[in-house]
Amino acid sequence: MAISVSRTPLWCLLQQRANNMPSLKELFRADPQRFTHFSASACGMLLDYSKQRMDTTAKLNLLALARQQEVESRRDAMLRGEAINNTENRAVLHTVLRLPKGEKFMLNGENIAADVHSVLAQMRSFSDAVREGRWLGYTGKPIRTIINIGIGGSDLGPQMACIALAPWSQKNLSLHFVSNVDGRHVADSLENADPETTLIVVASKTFTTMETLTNARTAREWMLNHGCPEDQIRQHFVALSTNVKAAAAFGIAEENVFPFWNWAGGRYSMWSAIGLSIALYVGADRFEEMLAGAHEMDLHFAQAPLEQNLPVLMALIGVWNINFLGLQALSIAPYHQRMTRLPAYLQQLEMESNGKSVTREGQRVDYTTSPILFGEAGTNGQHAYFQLLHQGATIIPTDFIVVADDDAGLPGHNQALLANCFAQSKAMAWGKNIDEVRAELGDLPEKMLAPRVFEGNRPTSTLLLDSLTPRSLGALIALYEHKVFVQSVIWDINAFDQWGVELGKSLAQQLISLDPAAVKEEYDSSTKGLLKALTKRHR
Ligand SMILES: O=P(O)(O)OC[C@H]1O[C@](O)(CO)[C@@H](O)[C@@H]1O
Repeated sequence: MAISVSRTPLWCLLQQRANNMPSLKELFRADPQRFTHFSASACGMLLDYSKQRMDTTAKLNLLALARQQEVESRRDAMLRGEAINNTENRAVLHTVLRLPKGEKFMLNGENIAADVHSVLAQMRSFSDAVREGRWLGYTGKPIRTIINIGIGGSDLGPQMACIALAPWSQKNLSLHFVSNVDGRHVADSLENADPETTLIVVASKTFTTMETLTNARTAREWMLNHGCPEDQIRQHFVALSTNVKAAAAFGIAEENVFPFWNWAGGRYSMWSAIGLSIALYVGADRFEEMLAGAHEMDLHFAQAPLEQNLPVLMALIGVWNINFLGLQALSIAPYHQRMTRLPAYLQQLEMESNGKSVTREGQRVDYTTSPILFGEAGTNGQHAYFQLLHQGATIIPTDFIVVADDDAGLPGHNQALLANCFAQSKAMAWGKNIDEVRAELGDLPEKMLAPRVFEGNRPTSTLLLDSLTPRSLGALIALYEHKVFVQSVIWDINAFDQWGVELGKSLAQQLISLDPAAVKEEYDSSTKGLLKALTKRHR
């Protein structure tokens, strides 16, 4: 039985250090150059982690922990294409999806980088045809509406990226994302769409996902009911999948299937054919710029020394907060309106990847793993959940993500946005003590002063991007992907399977009839009671 990382001397040393960690005020007082010592830059972004409650000793020991857990060799194994997804015996090669044209990558005797570029060429030719009005619907009109039907990794990535990159979008194309099996979702999107000019993109790695297939069937019926002849469905439906056979069986013409491969995990797949909606919306050039930005981060991750390696540093900060300071959650606050879906995207990336409780050898972990991640674009979050971040009894670290460039160009807005962002991390770090409150308000009774006190000492990081472009977005997402991987190595878990979603899926299949007559005796009384109550209401 492998020894748990939490039983290693280094882990104990880190715990001792955390127990005696000075406050942020003391840390800044002790090191006037703290910003310089606790910040790093790469790929057009700066990471300021000086407001994390970490000193140099802790940082050095965390780096030693990364080495002890063999982060470098495990990273290299992933990048080499070893089957590190051990429960599915698969390689994990989303990095190959962003290799520049002409580079080779051999897996099982095949140059898979060439396959990647051949699908990219297929995506380019199709997206160009749609964008240039050459791809025609069943009445000969060009496509004007694109509906991406997918869920999880087949929805969140393209959706997040299309919102972020909207300035590059083609203005005569509207784009919708349908994910929920709730019929209201697909109905709302179809209601305003014109079948003659609508393209349905069915995105599903497995092509077996109940939500996606149910929505795709409804969309197909809608198209046929509006007069699209069967043999013209090919002009309105394309599929993005590793399961080309199932897509064809669904009725999607084989030449309309954009394939990808099992070595690209669902939540790591927006760089593959799953990114078709991005290419349709902003163009193949922009999509490829996004891949280039991610590739730049891949090179940084592969080559930079651990002490300056942004994904490694961010992973270690997370491990420090979660495992040693006992701070279990992470709030993501992008100060950029177009990054509004980033928190949802990262929620899947982090929580589906590292929401695990057994090691790669199948032993129950005796430490905490993935953060509970949530967030909202700033400044909206400030007027919602930030109250708890400032004064709640639970301390929640925050990643602030902020962009220097002002592409909106409206007087006063960007200044106010950036000032708010910097003010929040300042308030969280330094707080406001009772003497300061008293100096402001006078000698009021304690019960009036105490609610106005901010304890401070709440850890945050700030990621400052030069600008939000396809390239920088690619780099930012790759940064978080690698961060998640490094954490999984430290926690000794497999970040690339997701067995936790399977049980609910199969139970839903068992209950699908919702028929109380089909209720099995062994069902619990709550499930039986709910089914009966539902039947009464349906009558
Ligand atoms: O692309 P598919 O196969 O439809 O799966 C959708 C999503 O379902 C999951 O398998 C489980 O939620 C995700 O990992 C994936 O992104």
